[in-house]
Amino acid sequence: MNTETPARTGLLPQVTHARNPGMALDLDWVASVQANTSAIERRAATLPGRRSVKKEYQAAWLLKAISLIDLTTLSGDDTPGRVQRLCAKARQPVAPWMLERLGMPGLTVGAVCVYHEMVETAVRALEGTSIPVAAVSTGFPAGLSPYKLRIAEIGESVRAGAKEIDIVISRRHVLTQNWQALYDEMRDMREACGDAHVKAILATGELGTLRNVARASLVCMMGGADFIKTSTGKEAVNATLPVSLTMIRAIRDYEARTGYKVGYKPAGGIAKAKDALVYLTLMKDELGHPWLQPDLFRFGASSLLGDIERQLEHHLTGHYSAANRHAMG
Ligand SMILES: O=C[C@H](O)COP(=O)(O)O
Repeated sequence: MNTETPARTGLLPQVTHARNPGMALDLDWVASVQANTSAIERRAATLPGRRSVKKEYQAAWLLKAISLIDLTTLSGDDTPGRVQRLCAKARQPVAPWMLERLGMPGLTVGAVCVYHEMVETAVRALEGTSIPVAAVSTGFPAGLSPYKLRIAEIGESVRAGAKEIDIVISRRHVLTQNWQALYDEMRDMREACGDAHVKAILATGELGTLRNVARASLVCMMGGADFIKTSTGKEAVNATLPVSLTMIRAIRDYEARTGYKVGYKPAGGIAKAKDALVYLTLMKDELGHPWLQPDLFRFGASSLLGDIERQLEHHLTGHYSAANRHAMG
């Protein structure tokens, strides 16, 4: 099922997994899904306290984290200039001298993530690289514009050059337990994406319970999602460890039943290098090494890269530069 492809980041041989084709909606399976909230919360609470990565390996793990970032700008005041600067950062995520010292020249982020209107600018700015552009489409972030327009927006983003589409699901389908409607929506959106990979944003902070999160995760995977993603970054609560455990376990169950690996993208509020290391350890522990590759794991983050760069500088020089001390406040 797996095919080796040349390394994109140079970190590890990259493996491209077979895409999830989805399956018929299995309502009995959905109904049987439970989530033991207190057990999940107890386990999640232990994660940040553990020394997730040995000190001598931290730089390597931080480089790995860089290769997994969907470097994001999703602001109402985005301009072509801002997107071009973001793309320059995506091409060269940290200072060249650091990458030379760490033996990783040529390292890039996983993707750049922008609103539809910025896709063409990003595609042009990334020409000559293999960094894909991800577009948030389908009436991001609320997903409440007319259905036809949401589907059409996907097509527009694909035509503009997006290779990945981050769709938002209709939260009301989850809140009313209308799994058929959620499944149909996911199916339609997946079809509209064509060859572009589709990430389903659940907006977990608006789904009420972890059981809803688990069930929505499963239905989106049945509908053919290539990735499930926690949040838009605009909800009051975005990526959390309990939600992540819940979604990761749904991915594990789906793989056990179907043989297909679905990717995971925590997004929103992940801004510290140490948090990124906790997530990577979680992925390795719960799902194993395949989920430490860009085709199965991404961080959706606008400011994580800055903190990773500061920590790498500290690792290499023993101190923070004046500019970085200023940035840390
Ligand atoms: O999908 C990505 C998120 O919108 C980024 O959120 P953030 O700005 O909190 O890192």
